[in-house]
Amino acid sequence: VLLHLFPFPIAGPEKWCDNFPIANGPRQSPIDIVPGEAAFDAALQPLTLKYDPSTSLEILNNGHSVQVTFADDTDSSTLTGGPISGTYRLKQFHFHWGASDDKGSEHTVEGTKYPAELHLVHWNTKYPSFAEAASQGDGLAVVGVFLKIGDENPQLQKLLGGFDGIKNKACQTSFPNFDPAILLPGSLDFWTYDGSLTTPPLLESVTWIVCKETISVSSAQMEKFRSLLFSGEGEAPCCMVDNFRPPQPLKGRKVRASFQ
Ligand SMILES: OSc1ccc(O)cc1O
Ligand SMILES: [Zn+2]
Repeated sequence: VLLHLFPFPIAGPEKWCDNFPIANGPRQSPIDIVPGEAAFDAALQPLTLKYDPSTSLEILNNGHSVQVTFADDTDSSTLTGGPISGTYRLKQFHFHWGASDDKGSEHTVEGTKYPAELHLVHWNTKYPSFAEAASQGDGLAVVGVFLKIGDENPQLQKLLGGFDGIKNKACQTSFPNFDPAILLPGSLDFWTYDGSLTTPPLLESVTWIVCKETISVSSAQMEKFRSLLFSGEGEAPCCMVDNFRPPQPLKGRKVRASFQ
């Protein structure tokens, strides 16, 4: 009962292997991306992201991030091209961020940490559902976008406006007509490698597509992310910050680049 009253953040990444041994698996994420070691692959197609704003459903505080979920019963919002074959449907996007501007991203670039990272999660329509796809090696494709401190990002403002009312864990509100394409950088040049979910169950089913170009976020906008809580209503408030997993061993994997 006491633990309930003083909810310490759930066990951190160092403990995940106790319940999820795949945490020490051969294709874990995130990783440190070293551009000089990424091989340009001319066979990589351009990324094609076709998003229909009418598929956005709601914004949710799920206790470890803020997430916007999408209707995925049709091919209205899809990812094709890039390193993948076939069609992947957008299921949700969420973020990872730090307690201060010097950390927060999951992937790093030659050790550089960004204050936040956006993940757009898509599942392979060769499988009947997201849940089924999440257990397959080619089941998911996640587009990662780094947020870099700079000018206020007006596109992000619309999303941050949705944070009111979902301060606590398990809160959600309807969030219609949001076009995630407004969060994408101008260039869709990317690095790609085979990896995993970065939160338990850490399934090794993700083709990662990490954009080279960042989008901007102001320090004030970062404070809005940090105003969310891990804790539920009526619990001792626990700021939602540092919800990122650190880089994991590459274990012989090759990172490819879509650009020279
Ligand atoms: O953090 S990456 C990630 C990808 C897919 C998902 O369903 C959950 C995740 O946390
Ligand atoms: Zn994520």
